[in-house]
Amino acid sequence: MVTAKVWVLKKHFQGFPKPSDFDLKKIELPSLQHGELLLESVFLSVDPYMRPYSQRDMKEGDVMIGTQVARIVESKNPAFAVGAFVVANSGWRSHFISDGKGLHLLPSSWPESLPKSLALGTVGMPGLTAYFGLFEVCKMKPGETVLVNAAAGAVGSVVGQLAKIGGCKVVGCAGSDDKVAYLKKIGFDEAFNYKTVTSLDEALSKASPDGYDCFFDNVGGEFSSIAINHMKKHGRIAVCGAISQYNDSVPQKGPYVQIPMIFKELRMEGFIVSSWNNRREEGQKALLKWVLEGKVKFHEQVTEGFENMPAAFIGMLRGENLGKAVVKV
Ligand SMILES: NC(=O)C1=CN([C@@H]2O[C@H](COP(=O)(O)OP(=O)(O)OC[C@H]3O[C@@H](n4cnc5c(N)ncnc54)[C@H](OP(=O)(O)O)[C@@H]3O)[C@@H](O)[C@H]2O)C=CC1
Ligand SMILES: CCCCC/C=C\CC(=O)/C=C/C=C/C=C/[C@@H](O)CCCC(=O)O
Repeated sequence: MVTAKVWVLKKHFQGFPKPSDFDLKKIELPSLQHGELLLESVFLSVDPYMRPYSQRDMKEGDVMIGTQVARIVESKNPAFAVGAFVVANSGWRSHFISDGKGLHLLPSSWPESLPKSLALGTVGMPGLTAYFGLFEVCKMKPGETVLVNAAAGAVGSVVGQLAKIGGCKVVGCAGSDDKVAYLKKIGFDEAFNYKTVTSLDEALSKASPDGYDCFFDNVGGEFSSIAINHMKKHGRIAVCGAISQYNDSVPQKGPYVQIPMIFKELRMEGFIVSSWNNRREEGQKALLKWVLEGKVKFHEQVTEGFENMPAAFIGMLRGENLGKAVVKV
């Protein structure tokens, strides 16, 4: 008999999530039926979407949503061998039983030297978000100027590096001087701390006096309202996330986008990475290749211990992560 630890949503978040909104429980797992496998989480992901999606999709008492890299410890399913690693979407659980549906085996070409946690970050969902958002939504072209916010995070750090690979000038902003230094180190042409600049308008003009062709928006809110005025004619905005708004109890008011969109003939498109699930393999293969060639660098903010899942999640929402926030069990 295996006892799984799980984190449940005790109380729907009101404003910023608090440790007391979560409860750690124990569940006895039954023995395996034919076709099933037992897995143990090795790394778990904490992601911004958990905040708005919990509100929309979960009820109090549900196990927190989320993905993990997990090791198969027992298998009664011939398609999955004991010892193999998969990416699963099984929520905040230390152990779980699966029938194999929806599990993604780590690519067979995954090198021993590479942390398996990258399958939750640069070579996983966030990296794929950068890949499809930049190439398919922004339709970035060589020679263009790309702006990205939350640039030192899981998605943003990949966006900037892919834009450099694609022959663009890249401007990023982030919420600390250490993050800004990191952006310069990984090849961003310009970077600034949006929390300390005296004027966002001036910082955006200074970083690219001619404006921006592409804006990969992870943040929304005030930053985006200002950035839209810095777009070039026929610019493209990929609306990827709106983390500045996820914890709002009262929706923010405009400014509204219509006037700059008309004057500059902009295209603005929201997207969800799972729309490209049918091209997941292509994206992962490209990202893995660039990582192995050293063209895409990565950093991970690793929190130790399953018991620290809520702290890691809250820390990520507060901006305490450089690169991808993960929990190592
Ligand atoms: N559309 C899609 O399919 C997907 C969308 N996303 C979205 O992409 C965005 C980035 O996700 P991800 O890379 O995983 O997360 P990150 O690794 O970037 O972590 C979140 C970061 O957001 C920044 N942040 C937090 N609050 C604010 C705020 N009020 N204003 C500005 N920045 C803030 C912090 O960085 P800082 O120190 O710079 O403030 C923090 O580190 C999110 O909005 C997420 O929802 C992610 C995956 C898929
Ligand atoms: C309800 C309001 C929504 C507002 C926008 C919120 C968030 C955008 C965002 O961050 C979306 C992220 C989507 C992630 C999807 C992940 C799953 O498909 C799990 C993927 C598992 C994997 O294959 O790695």
